[in-house]
Amino acid sequence: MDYSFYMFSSSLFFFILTLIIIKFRSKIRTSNSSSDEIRPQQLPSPPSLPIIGHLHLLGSVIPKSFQALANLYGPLIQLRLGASTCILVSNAHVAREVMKTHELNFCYRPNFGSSEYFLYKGSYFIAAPYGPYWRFMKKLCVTQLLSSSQLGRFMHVREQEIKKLLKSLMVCSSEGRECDLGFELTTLTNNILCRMAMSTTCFDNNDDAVEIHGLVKEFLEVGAKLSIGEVLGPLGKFDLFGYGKKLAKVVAKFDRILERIMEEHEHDGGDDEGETTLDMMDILLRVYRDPNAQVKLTRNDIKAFFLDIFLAGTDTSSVALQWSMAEILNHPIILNKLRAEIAAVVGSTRMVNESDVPNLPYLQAIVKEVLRLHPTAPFALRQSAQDCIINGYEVKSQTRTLINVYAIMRDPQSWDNPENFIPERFLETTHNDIIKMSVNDFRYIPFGFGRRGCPGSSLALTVIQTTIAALIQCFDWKIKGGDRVNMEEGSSFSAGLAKPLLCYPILCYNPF
Ligand code: HEM
Repeated sequence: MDYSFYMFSSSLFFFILTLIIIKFRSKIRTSNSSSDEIRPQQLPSPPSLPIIGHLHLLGSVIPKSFQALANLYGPLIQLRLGASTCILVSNAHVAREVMKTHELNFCYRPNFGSSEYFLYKGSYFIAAPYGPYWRFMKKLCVTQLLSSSQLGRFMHVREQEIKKLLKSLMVCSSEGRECDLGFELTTLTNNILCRMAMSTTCFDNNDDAVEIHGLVKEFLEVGAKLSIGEVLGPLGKFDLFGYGKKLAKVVAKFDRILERIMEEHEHDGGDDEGETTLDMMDILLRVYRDPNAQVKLTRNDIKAFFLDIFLAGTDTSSVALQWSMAEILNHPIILNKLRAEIAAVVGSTRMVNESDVPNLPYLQAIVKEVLRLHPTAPFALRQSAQDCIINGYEVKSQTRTLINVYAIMRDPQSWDNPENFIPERFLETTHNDIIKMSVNDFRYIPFGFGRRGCPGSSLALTVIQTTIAALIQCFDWKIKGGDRVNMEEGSSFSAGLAKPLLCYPILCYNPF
């Protein structure tokens, strides 16, 4: 047999083999789609290494690394990160199955080993299992603590804080000095949340808000390092690097501040001053004292709730504001269009405010598009309670489930030009009205979905939209060190910019 005949026959063999495999696979696929419930398959998973599992496949920007894995292995895969196993959901179809079809089964959050160092063990709301305590707290959030009437009562606080931000930027402007927008915007979101939560702020001489933010930042940093213990499995329990003790110290400091603020509230009897002045602490203390409350809240429950909302609400909102400014500054046409919209609706004699936002559809579209491209909570973390079938695969009870919101909102199957910043995609072509996306549209889920969805979304959107409008109405902007903001993504928990956002604000409208 000569060589060319050998090549031909082996090629023919592989050609026939490939045809058989394709045929066989498509048969499996057809049979799966018709009998998902009967013959569940094992979840697909990339090839892994001993001990470290899939850790070597991850880069510094985790949502992006997971998106790349999903592109290769599918929208539902299993990953092993050292000793920790999870499943990864990466498209709208599978997200719907997890968050809607099997909503109650996935209404739980994973419990991380590091929680044993938490002073408020058993009190955390975000990590609480789906049960009476979580249901009670969620109802309180929706009907009182973060309700639209409570947000309305604190509108003056948000206005004052935005004005304070503008004044600080005006000082930079008059001195021709650069400002670190990240720092300024985090101060803003932290002050707003502190004042709405417990009427405390770094306004004047009160340093509580500054200290609280420092502790929350430290908590996130040390907590992230401690979560490496998850990857170490049983070894994690030994707290080899001392992060557990550090975390305990941070929470103890937070506890002392909160206990003092709580006592001040009890002493002042804020409760008696009427509904209009009640902050979140007053409302929670009222429930704490209520002998008929459905769930008896403890002092730790209250303090843990505040730690939760500072962790969930400060950096997420600030980072979304930074991405908004970065995208707007890199797109001068969009900036000019936004400024023209504000001028047309607000005029040139007063400052834009919250009540203008419903009349500013382009502003709303910009913020929507920012949260699509740069979701500041890139994963929704859930856990299953029982075995179930998702997308034809068997998912066991207690499975940690990461819904990659970042990948879902950049999925080319769902979005045209998904990597480009195009606010117009959220505007109706005829009247330029904002397109209201259905809550059941799983292509767009920056705030998660359903019972476990984000209760702070209205507050976050209000703050982001009004602040962006004020920053664009009052200032021209020059980027430090070039014409474009560096859009590299960082590795932080809230998926912020890799480099600080340094700009020169140039005053173009003085609202004072
Ligand atoms: C741009 C800002 C924000 C983004 C992108 C964001 C996003 C998210 C996401 C994706 C979740 C998980 C949802 C799920 O599992 O389905 C979540 C949960 C949560 N968020 Fe937000 N959030 C933001 C701001 C806030 C603010 C301002 C607060 C409070 C003042 C807040 C409080 C919470 C709480 C308490 C939870 C846990 C809810 C539960 O487990 O039932 N968030 N958020």
